[in-house]
Amino acid sequence: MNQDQIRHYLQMYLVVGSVNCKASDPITIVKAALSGGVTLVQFREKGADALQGTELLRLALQIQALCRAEGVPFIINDDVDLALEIDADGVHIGQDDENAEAVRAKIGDRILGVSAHTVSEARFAMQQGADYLGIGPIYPTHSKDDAHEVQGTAILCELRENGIHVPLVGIGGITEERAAEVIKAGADGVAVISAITEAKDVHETVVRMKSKVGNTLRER
Ligand SMILES: C=C1C=NC(C(F)(F)F)=NC1=N
Ligand SMILES: [Mg+2]
Repeated sequence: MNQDQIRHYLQMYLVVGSVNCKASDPITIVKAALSGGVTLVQFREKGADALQGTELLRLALQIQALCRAEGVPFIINDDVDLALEIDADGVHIGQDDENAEAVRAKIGDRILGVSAHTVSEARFAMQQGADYLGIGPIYPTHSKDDAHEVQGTAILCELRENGIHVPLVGIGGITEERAAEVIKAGADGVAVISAITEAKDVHETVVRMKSKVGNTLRER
């Protein structure tokens, strides 16, 4: 997939799993987020009481169907086999998952996202065929219990200053108020978990955050 298409998808990127959906259920949240205009959805079912087996498969298929109906790509976190089993649009893997080259061989030209925390990890992931990099945590996050140390937006500037010009999305504690500075620092979009899944009004939060991202991208 070409880089401009990937950059478009990264603008307003929802990362969701049942564990992050406390106020409401995942389907209600994904429907509202899609109506608000999210441009990419990642199914990330991790943590203490994460779903397993057929329950996990059923939820993945339900969210995939909602995304398909809206023409929004649907990506699976970590679980490459599940992604292939349901023909998801791509996968997102971390540094502790299967290496990107091996995953690229399995998924063909589906979307491949890789987490990176340093310039060298970023360079290596791109050489291995990643379509985009997930960079963070930019701010303190409570959505991920094994998060790396908080990096601030400086990591985004550092990557761009070191010639990493591939599609980048920031993740970690990103709220509506912080979205613009993540884009100003060089990200092509924002990946968001609890600011959306725990929002009082999911639809409005996505609408507002997406317009701030879009306006800031145009000003850059
Ligand atoms: C650990 C992760 C890091 N980054 C991303 C994203 F921003 F969406 F690319 N997703 C993850 N699951
Ligand atoms: Mg992982």
